[in-house]
Amino acid sequence: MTHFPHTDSPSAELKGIQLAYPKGPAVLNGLDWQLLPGQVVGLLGRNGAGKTTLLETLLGLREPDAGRVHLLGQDVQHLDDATRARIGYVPQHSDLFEGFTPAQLLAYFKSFYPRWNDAKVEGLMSRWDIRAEQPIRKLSGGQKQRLSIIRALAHEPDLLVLDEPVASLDPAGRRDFLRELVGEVLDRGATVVFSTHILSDLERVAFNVAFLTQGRIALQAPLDELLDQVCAFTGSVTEMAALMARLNAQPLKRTPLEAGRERVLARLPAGEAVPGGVAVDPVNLDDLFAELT
Ligand SMILES: Nc1ncnc2c1ncn2[C@@H]1O[C@H](COP(=O)(O)OP(=O)(O)OP(=O)(O)O)[C@@H](O)[C@H]1O
Repeated sequence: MTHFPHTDSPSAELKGIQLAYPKGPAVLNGLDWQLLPGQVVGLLGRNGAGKTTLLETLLGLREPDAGRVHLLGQDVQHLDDATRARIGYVPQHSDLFEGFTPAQLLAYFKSFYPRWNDAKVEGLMSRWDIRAEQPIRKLSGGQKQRLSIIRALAHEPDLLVLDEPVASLDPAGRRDFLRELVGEVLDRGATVVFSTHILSDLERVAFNVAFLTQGRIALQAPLDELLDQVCAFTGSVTEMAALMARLNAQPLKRTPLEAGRERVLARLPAGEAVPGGVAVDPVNLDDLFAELT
């Protein structure tokens, strides 16, 4: 896979985001987040962690109580039309017009965008088996979701935000969808962020994963790096403190055990191996999700 240099300015930058719903606790609590050109980021978090709230805040659809959001270098509340056209969004619940046919819907959206890739639309419509002239209300849930994705890919956004895009897709549909997302990044160095619960999908591609917990992004890194670098150590609290210092490791989660012992999930510096004689458990993505969200 081609890696784009991550030196460009961020496609999305959130700083100090604070957001609570009326009478509710903070959903986003001092959250900082950066998405760079050329990144495909899977946003992970438990039900109710605030993924939808975060993606809506990123897009300027919700105003935070504090903090600021910049998209493609502009304040999200003051995006000009040209910048707005560079952003694509697939919401969790389809906003398609049920009375339209796919052809009518796509023609309608095409009129808003300076860029529109007809060949891509035609290719995806035929590959994903969506008939252009059938009323949208007669499509299945998965077909509607595919149409929503086609609509968002058609104008070739530089920043594409998808909220649970694969929820009603079958495994073949999910594979195809992921291939398209990666294609977007490889072809154009776009930024793609999507929330998901389906961890196995993330393991297919060298995605970045971001863990949302307690109102913040607890960790974001390329998944393959995390799987190489994160391990679980068990020992007495003093042994663990000494070990973390010796390995220059970053503790991510400490779980107290009986008799003054603890389990520490920690990230080792790149290229650092665990010395012989130290008891260590490797972790997989399921473990990371369970421990970090
Ligand atoms: N419009 C709203 N008014 C009040 N509370 C809300 C509203 N929308 C969401 N919440 C609350 O905010 C929290 C975060 O919800 P959100 O939908 O952002 O989470 P999520 O991570 O997307 O969840 P899921 O994985 O279940 O889709 C939840 O506790 C939810 O009940």
